[in-house]
Amino acid sequence: MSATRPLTRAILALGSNLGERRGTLSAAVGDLVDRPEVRLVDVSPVVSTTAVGGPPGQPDFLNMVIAVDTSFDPYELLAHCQSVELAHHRVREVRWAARTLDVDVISYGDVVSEDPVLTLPHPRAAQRAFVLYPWALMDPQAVLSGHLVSELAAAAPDMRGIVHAELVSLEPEDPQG
Ligand SMILES: Nc1ncnc2c1ncn2[C@@H]1O[C@H](COP(=O)(O)OP(=O)(O)OP(=O)(O)O)[C@@H](O)[C@H]1O
Ligand SMILES: Nc1nc2c(c(=O)[nH]1)N=C(CO)CN2
Repeated sequence: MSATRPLTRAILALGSNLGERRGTLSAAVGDLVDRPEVRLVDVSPVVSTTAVGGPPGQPDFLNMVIAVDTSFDPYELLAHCQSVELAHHRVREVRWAARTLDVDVISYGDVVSEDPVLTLPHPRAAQRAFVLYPWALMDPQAVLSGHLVSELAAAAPDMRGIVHAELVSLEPEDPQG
């Protein structure tokens, strides 16, 4: 009965670079918090980011993070995130290939784990401006593994590929990306 467990603060990162990206992100946030075990605490701005890794020539991503308080344990939270990815037609084929939706668990309280099924904090988050920058906009005091998230963002190699939130067009998107 996970609904009776104490709540733990978790950070989830969302990304989309296929289809109607903005609509996918907002529907996914709704799906992620549409459970009694998950309460939405905070939402970052949406940022446009150059794809990091994967096949060349991918469309840009829209990325954002949310903070939730959850009574799920870490593995239940991962399974929930993966079910939301599946609901948005995510298909895992090529590593880091374009995707309609990616949801990663960035941190779960202060839990540290090397388990490859769920590594906490997320093993690549501290180098990813596409995670760190929207997180720092949402919470300028946020800390990851003892470092200020805003400082990690400034040092991240992909910081140059990020367009500030206000500059992301508010026009409806062409779903071809
Ligand atoms: N913190 C984490 N958040 C999400 N998945 C994780 C985490 N740690 C380990 N994993 C594992 O990574 C596997 C691959 O995840 P996924 O397909 O989302 O990777 P990716 O988004 O392509 O790349 P990356 O892991 O670099 O973000 C998942 O099946 C999951 O078990
Ligand atoms: N800009 C950007 N690049 C990525 C992203 C992402 O969300 N945004 N996700 C990846 C795998 O999780 C790999 N590369």
